[in-house]
Amino acid sequence: MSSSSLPTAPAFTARDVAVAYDGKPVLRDVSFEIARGETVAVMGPNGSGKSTLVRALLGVVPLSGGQVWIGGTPLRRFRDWAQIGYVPQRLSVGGGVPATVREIVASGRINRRRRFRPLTAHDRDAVTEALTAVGLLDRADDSVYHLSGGQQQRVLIARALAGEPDIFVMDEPMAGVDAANQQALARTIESLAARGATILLVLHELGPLEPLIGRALTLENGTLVSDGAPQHSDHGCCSGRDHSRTDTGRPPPTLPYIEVSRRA
Ligand SMILES: Nc1ncnc2c1ncn2[C@@H]1O[C@H](COP(=O)(O)OP(=O)(O)OP(=O)(O)O)[C@@H](O)[C@H]1O
Repeated sequence: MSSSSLPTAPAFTARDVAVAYDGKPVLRDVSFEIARGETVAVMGPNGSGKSTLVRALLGVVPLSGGQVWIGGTPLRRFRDWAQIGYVPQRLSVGGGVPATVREIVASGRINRRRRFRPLTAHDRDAVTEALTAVGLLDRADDSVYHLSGGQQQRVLIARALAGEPDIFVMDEPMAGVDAANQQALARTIESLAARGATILLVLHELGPLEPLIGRALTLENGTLVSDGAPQHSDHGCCSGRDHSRTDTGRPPPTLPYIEVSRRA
């Protein structure tokens, strides 16, 4: 366990967290703890502040109020980023610089490696294992720009896996991923949970992750309106609250197959 976190401290503690963009509040008075080893979903309607919350927990956006601790260390003093695997909502490989799938995934090792040293055998094994887990080993040498949106999403997940972190923060990891690969990713996430990882996921619906999610933090208009078991509809499907993108009153069993091109 790293020197900058306490083994028994919660993975995340948020107390009265507030965030404002350009002076406009988007999160208010959000407080919760996530214990080590928990798997927790952040749910809520579009624009309710889900991504902002996970970004605030990682210091990607500044707090306008309140405090965050990671593993018991105040966020401003937290340095052990190798502990954390962050899967953002979309890939940004600055400026259209050509990068292969393998290079992007290997960048997930950056906090584990000694500076300016070549990849070790263990680094290479971790990258191969991560690519295998997301089913992209055969695309390892392709440019990420030649992948579909859903495949790029899987590259981001592989990058986080390659870093072998204890804590995963995934912002809509299933978005744009086809149903078969959602099932495969759900199995990967399940095995991470089984080996004791802490997993915080922004989700629009539980879909194939339903059996894994015992707790959902539900946001509405930037405030935490519920923290507990995800709500089950009469149809047996699960969601946080009324955040479905469908107009049928209940979410579909899996996300639709949307291959949104993110090519440069
Ligand atoms: N960088 C930004 N600058 C200004 N406003 C922002 C920025 N990012 C998000 N917002 C606004 O903050 C609010 C919360 O956005 P956020 O992306 O956190 O919501 P969300 O619940 O994750 O939404 P979605 O489900 O659509 O991804 C929205 O009103 C959004 O327009």
